[in-house]
Amino acid sequence: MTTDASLSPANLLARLRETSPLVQCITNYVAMNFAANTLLAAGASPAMVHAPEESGEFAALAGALTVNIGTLSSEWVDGMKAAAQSANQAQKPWVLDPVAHFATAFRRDTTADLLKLRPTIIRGNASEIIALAGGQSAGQGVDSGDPVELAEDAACSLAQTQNAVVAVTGAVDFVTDGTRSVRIAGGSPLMPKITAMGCSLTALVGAFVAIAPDAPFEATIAALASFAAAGSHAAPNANGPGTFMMHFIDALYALSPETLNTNARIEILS
Ligand SMILES: Nc1ncnc2c1ncn2[C@@H]1O[C@H](COP(=O)(O)OP(=O)(O)O)[C@@H](O)[C@H]1O
Ligand SMILES: Cc1ncsc1CCOP(=O)(O)O
Ligand SMILES: [Mg+2]
Repeated sequence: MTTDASLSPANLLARLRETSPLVQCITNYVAMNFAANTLLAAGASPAMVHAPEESGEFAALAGALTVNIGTLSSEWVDGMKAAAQSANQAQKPWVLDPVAHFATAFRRDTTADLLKLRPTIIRGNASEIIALAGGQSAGQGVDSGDPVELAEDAACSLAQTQNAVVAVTGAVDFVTDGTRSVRIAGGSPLMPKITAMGCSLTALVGAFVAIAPDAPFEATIAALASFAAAGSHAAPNANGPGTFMMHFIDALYALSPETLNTNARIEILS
């Protein structure tokens, strides 16, 4: 991991709050509201813009783009491709969330096409990352059937073949750029009990990489560490998944760079 203090999670969070980056999110119907509220709570400015008539034009304006394939249709796929192409042309970073990409031919083909457009960062759960690297995963739908440890080698090989940062999330997250890698602990077992937690995290990765486009590895770590800290703070106040959702948004809003600095549980592996 870098020793550049300006790229620490705390400094990146402070910069995010100062600059409130505009983040274009092409995400699924399930996630749209929670992802937008997540970005607002963290201090970024979300815009859910997916129509092919405007997604490319918008991607050139936004600080970063995130693409999530959770609820696909042909029209949305056109919007995703136009946006990713435009982000590349404008040299804006973009993040891919390959939700259940292994489940159907439509998802597999779309994901293969999107990978050709060279995402800066790929964020998925363990089953998604194992399958993306060509392995056999236990996943069936949008939820992971595998532990993160089983996906770490897959993440490293995917990062190298795709020349991208890869984040695998779960009980302890793993982030690699193919050379450097870290684990991030924290959060709460209630997090996978709330739909769109992962999709919203992908949106937040977009916000961090918008303010640090030359440091996608550090930006990804900052986003995951922020989620872990907010999840840890929210859990003691929650009675179950419903109240956790509410407390999680409040905890993300209240998270200070100082608290993130003290609470981040980042293990540098290489
Ligand atoms: N058992 C767990 N304990 C703590 N945090 C978790 C746990 N499972 C998932 N998370 C957190 O929930 C968020 C979403 O991750 P995940 O559930 O893997 O994504 P997805 O919703 O795409 O399957 C991440 O911040 C991750 O660290
Ligand atoms: C339930 C569901 N169905 C299609 S997309 C989606 C949301 C998945 O959200 P996440 O990947 O964050 O759990
Ligand atoms: Mg997911």
